[in-house]
Amino acid sequence: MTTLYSPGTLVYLENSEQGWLPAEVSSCTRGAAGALTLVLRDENGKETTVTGSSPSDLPHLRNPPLLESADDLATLSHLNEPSILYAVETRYAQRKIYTYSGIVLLAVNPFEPVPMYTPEIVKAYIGRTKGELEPHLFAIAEDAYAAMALDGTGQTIIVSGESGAGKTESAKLVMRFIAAPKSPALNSDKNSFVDGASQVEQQIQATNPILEAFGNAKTTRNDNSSRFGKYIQLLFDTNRQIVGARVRTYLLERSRLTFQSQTERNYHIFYQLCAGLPSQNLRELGLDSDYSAFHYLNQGGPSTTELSDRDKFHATREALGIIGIDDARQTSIFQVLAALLHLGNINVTQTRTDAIIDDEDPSMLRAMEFLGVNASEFKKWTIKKQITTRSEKIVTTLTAPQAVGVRDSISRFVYACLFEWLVTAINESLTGKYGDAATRAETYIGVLDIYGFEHFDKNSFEQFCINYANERLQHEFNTYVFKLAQEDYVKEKINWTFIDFDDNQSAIDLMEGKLGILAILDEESRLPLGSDASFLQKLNTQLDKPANKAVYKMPKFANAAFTIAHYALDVTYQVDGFLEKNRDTVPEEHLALLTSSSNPFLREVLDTALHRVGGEPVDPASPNGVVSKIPDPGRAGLVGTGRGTSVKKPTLGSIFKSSLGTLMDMLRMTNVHYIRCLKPNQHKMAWEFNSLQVLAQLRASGVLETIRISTAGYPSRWTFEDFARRYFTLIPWRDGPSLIKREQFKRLCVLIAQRTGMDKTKYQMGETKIFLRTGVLATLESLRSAKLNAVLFLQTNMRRLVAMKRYRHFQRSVLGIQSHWRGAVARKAFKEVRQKAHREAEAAKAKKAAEAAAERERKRKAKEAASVNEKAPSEHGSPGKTKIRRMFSFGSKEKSTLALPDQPSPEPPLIGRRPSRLEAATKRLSRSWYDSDGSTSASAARSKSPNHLAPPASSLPVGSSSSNKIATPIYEQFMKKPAWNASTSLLH
Ligand SMILES: Nc1ncnc2c1ncn2[C@@H]1O[C@H](COP(=O)(O)OP(=O)(O)OP(=O)(O)O)[C@@H](O)[C@H]1O
Repeated sequence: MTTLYSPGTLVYLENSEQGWLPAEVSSCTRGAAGALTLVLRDENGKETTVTGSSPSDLPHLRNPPLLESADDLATLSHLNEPSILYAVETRYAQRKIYTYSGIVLLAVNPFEPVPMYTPEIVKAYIGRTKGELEPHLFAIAEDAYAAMALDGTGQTIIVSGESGAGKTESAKLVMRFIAAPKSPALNSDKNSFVDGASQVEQQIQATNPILEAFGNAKTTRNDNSSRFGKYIQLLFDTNRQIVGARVRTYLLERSRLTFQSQTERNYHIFYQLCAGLPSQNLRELGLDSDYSAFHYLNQGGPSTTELSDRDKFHATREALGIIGIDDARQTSIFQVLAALLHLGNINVTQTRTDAIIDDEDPSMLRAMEFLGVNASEFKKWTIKKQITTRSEKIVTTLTAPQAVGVRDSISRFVYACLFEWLVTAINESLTGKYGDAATRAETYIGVLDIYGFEHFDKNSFEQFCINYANERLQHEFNTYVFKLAQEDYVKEKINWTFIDFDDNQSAIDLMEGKLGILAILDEESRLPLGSDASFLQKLNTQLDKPANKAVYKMPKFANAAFTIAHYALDVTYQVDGFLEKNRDTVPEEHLALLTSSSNPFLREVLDTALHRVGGEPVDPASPNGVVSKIPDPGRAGLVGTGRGTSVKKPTLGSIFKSSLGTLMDMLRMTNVHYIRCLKPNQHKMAWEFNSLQVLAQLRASGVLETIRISTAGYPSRWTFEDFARRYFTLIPWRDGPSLIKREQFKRLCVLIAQRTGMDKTKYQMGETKIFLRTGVLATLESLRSAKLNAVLFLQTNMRRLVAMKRYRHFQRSVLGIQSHWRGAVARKAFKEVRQKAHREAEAAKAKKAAEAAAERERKRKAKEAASVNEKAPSEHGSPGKTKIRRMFSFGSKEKSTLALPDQPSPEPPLIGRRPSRLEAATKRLSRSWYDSDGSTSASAARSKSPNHLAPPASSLPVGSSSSNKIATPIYEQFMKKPAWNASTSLLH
């Protein structure tokens, strides 16, 4: 353990504000009893001392930097809470909102539009396997599609998370991706996702505004919060072509219809109706654009914006039209909605003991007119109650609050029925009236958008149901993850003792068991005198036993409450209102009134919701007598399916339990894919990450629980090839590359394990993979980076040495060439000057001689003339004259010889002559340069490089002042020329 915490080791320190802080071990000492004392320094330089003898007492280890922001948390070597949190946070800071955690995709809400769903990105993910590209919703959707296309197995994508985490947005994106035709063979317009929505996609999209208008509301946590769970099944035929879809909904929050807290609102549709309906229609329905006159709307906060309600109303109407609900039907829907608003305004007063409603109460009259129900009968059964005993029927009066309770329960019931009817209408549009698509469908991909685990200051029946659903989903998840892990061990034939993981079965048993909370609640709800207090008393008597010690607790400081230890955390539920909410069914007398209404639309709504045709019950699984191969994810009725109205009414809890059971059965038949949405802060601020809040969600979403399961086995598993290629550097050089070349990866893995001294209990060799226990990978990574650092150090210095040597050699050569060239140029210039001077001197000398000869001639002629004059008769035949003439002609010959100047001797031709020393040196240098560069043809290299030699002599100034200055072009070329290819590693 000391080695794990050696100085310099990176760890995490627990911090009350940020959850965890990165820190470094600055010293580690072992005490006498074996306990370690660590001094840790955090990022702010603050030192903390920690002492402990077991790993659980000591700080969590940090992963090596390479793994710290890994896109799959399952690859982290140290799988612990802070590592997971740190990885998610780091990636979010890098604007990467998606991260894999094994089979789960974590999606952190960006709270602003991100360019991650563009047509290019959609195209990129089509046909790619998970892990090929960055983590993304589309990768999960494509994975599900590929698995379904392969063997026709049904697929389910479960999208969960707390309110406002982004479930609905994610589910919509996933469905859009799946609804797009993928295979060109199936659809010639393979880009239809990108270029425009397909018809089925349009229909599916049309369901969103409808379900959102009737099932979503503004809450403190989300302005558009879905108040129900939904499962949308996209149906495919044998060609894997989408033929339709089916929607199932779960547990609509009914209480919202009659009560909202000040910061929240009722369902959007009521505000849309008041804002969007023309004033004439509003008058006809007794409504007003100022909805504050209605009790069901004025308890909550203001609308987000009037304009958006009006706009959305038009979108809702348009969508209703797309799914086949014409204007007349739409008017009927609005009439029922108006009736509910008027119901809420019925004035119930109180005499000393009894409730009173005025016969002429305008709200009651209007509501009954729209509902087609007799007003006096309605009034009677709102302020009175009939109890049927074995022998007689007793009618008693109700108090005003009780009468208001009855009034509100009728409103909630009618609204829930209307919602159910809408879902049926949507399904008819998506599958065809007679369930055409459902019969043709061979397989499916379902998307479950379900509320995440909830834990508030005050938790009631709704939270109990939601957390019960999450407990069951978590159980399925654990089983699936664990099963997958174990299947891999079996497939790879490693030694593995199957362990029974301590899962959440006991919490589930506590909630749904024969003598569990739901059973006791139902029993109490059916008793005429049952109350919340008696329910709690029974709970404590029956459940507060040693067998349930771990999951059921009686809180010390709350009287009317009980605590359940959920897999995520302990939640205390206030029993106040449990019975009323669980019963939430209308009195039988009211049910009879409603089902015999004179309003045919209302009768149809109720028949649909109660799964009856013309008052007779039908099988909810195949309401049209249609039998589909596709399993139905739950279609439980709102009330029983018995004959007439005298049926035993199931409670809300039992309805929920039964639909959840059907859903779980279906999930077990499918391949499940998980998307866990995380809300990074409560203020809906873009890119703000609150570590503590995310940590709580990671715990609640079961991500950390999965990690606990994983760490029980071999969380890291690598194929032999991947492992060998990454870690072969840890063994002597002679073995690694040769075994890789021969593809003996398994042998290489064994060698790596032996030579690095891996503890034999910490790894196992499978058939194709090596399985590693938690922490092993981190050790290998640190060994690898130490070795790589040493190699890099050597490489750096070697490269430096070689580069320096070559540079100096080159510098010397360049200087030599330059000085030689300068000398040659100077000599040539000097020679020319000298030759010119010589020629001038010769010319002057010749000129002087010619002048002298001319003078002599002149003088001779003068002399001759003088002597002729003296001896005129003897001019011819005189022997003296002949001699003189001969002498003269000799003199002219001499003169012509002297007049020819000296010619400079021409340079010998270069070809065929031996090169000078200078030329030879230049040639040598250039050859050495290109040879050292690795070029095989010096001449080719020369022709490529215009500056391979010093500039021509003519361009060099004679006597250049810097004789030791390297000619710039060559120097630059040298400097530009990479002496070594930087990417070339000595390792490879
Ligand atoms: N991928 C995303 N990109 C941009 N914004 C998003 C994304 N996902 C969610 N959001 C934002 O977060 C808000 C809440 O998302 P959404 O309604 O999907 O939450 P939810 O988990 O379904 O909540 P609830 O359970 O209350 O219905 C959206 O209105 C949207 O503004």
